[in-house]
Amino acid sequence: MKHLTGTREVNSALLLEVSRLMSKSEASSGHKIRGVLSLLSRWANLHYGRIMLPNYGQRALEVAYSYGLPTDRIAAGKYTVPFDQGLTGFAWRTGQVALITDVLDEPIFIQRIAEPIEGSMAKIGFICIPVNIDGRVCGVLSIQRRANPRRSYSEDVDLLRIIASMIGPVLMNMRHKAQPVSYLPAQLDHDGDRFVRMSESNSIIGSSPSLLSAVKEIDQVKDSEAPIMLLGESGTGKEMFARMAHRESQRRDKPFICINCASIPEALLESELFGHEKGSFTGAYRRQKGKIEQAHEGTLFLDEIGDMPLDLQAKLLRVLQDKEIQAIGSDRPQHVNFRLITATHVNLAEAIRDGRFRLDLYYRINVIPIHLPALRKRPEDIGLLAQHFLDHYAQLYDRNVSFTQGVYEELRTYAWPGNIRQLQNVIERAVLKASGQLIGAEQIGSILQIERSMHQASQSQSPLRDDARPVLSARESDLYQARHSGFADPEQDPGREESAKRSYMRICDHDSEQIRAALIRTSGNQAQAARLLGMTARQFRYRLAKLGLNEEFQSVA
Ligand SMILES: Nc1ncnc2c1ncn2[C@@H]1O[C@H](COP(=O)(O)OP(=O)(O)OP(=O)(O)O)[C@@H](O)[C@H]1O
Repeated sequence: MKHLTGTREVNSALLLEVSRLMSKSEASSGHKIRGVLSLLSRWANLHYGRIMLPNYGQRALEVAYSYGLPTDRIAAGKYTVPFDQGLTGFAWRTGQVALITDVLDEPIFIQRIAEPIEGSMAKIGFICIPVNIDGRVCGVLSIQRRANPRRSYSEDVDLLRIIASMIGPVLMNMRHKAQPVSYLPAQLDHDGDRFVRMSESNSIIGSSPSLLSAVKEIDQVKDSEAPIMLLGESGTGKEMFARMAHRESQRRDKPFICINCASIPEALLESELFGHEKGSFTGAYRRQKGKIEQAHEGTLFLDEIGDMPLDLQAKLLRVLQDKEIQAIGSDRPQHVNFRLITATHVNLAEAIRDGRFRLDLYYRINVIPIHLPALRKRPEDIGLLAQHFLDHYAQLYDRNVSFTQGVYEELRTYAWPGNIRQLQNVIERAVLKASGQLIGAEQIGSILQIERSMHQASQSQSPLRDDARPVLSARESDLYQARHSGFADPEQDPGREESAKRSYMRICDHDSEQIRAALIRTSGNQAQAARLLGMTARQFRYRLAKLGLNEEFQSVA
C-alpha cells in the first residue's frame, strides 16, 4: 500500500481487495465483514468500523461486527444506540447517509460511541451508511475518521456506500443460513405464526407450548403493576424473562435493577438494597443509593428472594406496603415507585413451613406466578437453542462451523440439569474445540460425558451449604463497600469491570470437584476453566481461594 498515495488509487485497490475477500468461499461471514472493516482502517484511515444490527426487543442498534473497538465495552453496551437517537439512529430510521465532521461539535451525536484517534477526540468525523437488503434498511455501517485534507468526506461516503452494498448480501446469507427462531411478545398478535426469524441476541428462543405459555403470561401482564414471581430451576431463563417483562412494559425507558439476594453477604445486603448515608458505618465515605432507590420508576428484580434473611423480608414488606424506603443512617423516608419482579428456585412453601420465609411477604409478591419449564421438559426447544448458540459463538469466535445431523439427537437425550445455561456452555465449548467445519455427534457426546461426570461428582459431594452465601472477612467487606460506593480505584481493582458482567454467583454452584475437573481439562488455565464453568475469571479466583484450592493449583497459569 505504501506506493499508493492518491485517494482514488487507494480506494480502487481497497475495493479490489474487498471483492477478493468477499468471494472467498471458505471464509465465514463474520471473517469477511471484520476483514473489510480492518482494511478500511488500515488502508483508508476509516477507523473503528462497526456494523450495527437491530435488537427489536431493546429497540436499539447493537454492534454485530467491529474493528478496533474494545470488546468489553461492546459487551457492556457502550456503543448501543436506541433506534430514535443519534446519527446512527437517524441513518437507521431514514435510510439516508448521516455525516458529521466534528463529533465534539454536534449536539445530536452520542459522545460515548466515539473513540479517540491517536489519543485525541479533536476533529473526529463520524459517518453512518445504511446497509440494505432487498431495498430495506437492515443495519448501519458506521465509521470514524480524522480531518484529512487529502481525503474528502464525499470520497469516503462514495467508498462506504459501495462497501455497504457488498456487506448487505453477506448479512442476508447469514439470515438464511441461521435457524434461530426467536419470539418477541410484540409479535404476539400477528397471524398464526408466533415466531419471527431474527438475529437479535436478547430474544427468548423456543417453540414449546410451556415456554410459549410463559411468554404469553408475561405479555398479558406487562402493563400491570402487579408483582411477578418467576419460578424455575437455575439456568431456565428467569433473569431473561424478567428483563423481557421490563422491556415490554411502560417502564422500559426507566432503569431495570437486578440484585441476587443469595450471593451478597448478609451483612451487606441491607445496604445494597436500601442504601446508606455518609458516615452511617465504617467505610461509608459517601451517601450510596440502594438498589430499591435506583429502581425508582423502573423495575426491581430480586433474584433468589427465597434466600433473603428474615429481618430484611420484614423491611421489604414495609417498603411494598408504604412505598417508602429509609436508607441506613437516614431518618428521612423516601418515596419509591417500582415494579417488583422476584425469582426463586427454592420451594417457598417449604421455606414458609420451616419459618425461613414470611407468609405475608409471600402473598404480597406472589401475585402473578410464572413457571419456567426445565429444559428436559421441553426437548423440542433444544435444537433451536443449540442452533442459536452455535450461530452466536461461531460469530463471536469467527469460526465457520455447523452441526451434523446426529448432534441434535445427542443433545436431546441429555437431561440438562443446568438447563439453558449449561447448553450454552456446551455449545460454546464445542465451537472452541472444533477442528474443522463440522461439529459431530461424537464431539458433543464426549463433552456431555464430561458434563455427566461433573454433575455426578457434584451430586455425591456434600453441597457447600455453609458457603452458599459468601462470608467476607473485615477487609473484604471494606473493599466491597468501597467498590460499591464507587470509591475503589479501577487500577487497583482490575476485577471491577469484570464483576459487573455477572454480579454474583453462589459458591455452591461449582464445588471443588467441578473446579478441579475444569482445571485439569484446561491444563490449569484458569481463564479457560472459568469460561467452562460460566464464571468470570474473578469469580473463579474467588472460588478457588474460598475452596482452599489455591495451593493445589498454585503453579498453573
Ligand atoms: N429461552 C431462551 N432463549 C435463549 N437464551 C436463553 C433462554 N433462556 C435462557 N437463556 C440463556 O441462558 C442463560 C441463563 O439464563 P438466566 O440467567 O436468565 O437463567 P436464570 O434462571 O436466571 O438462572 P439462575 O437462577 O442461575 O440465575 C443466559 O445466558 C440466557 O441468555
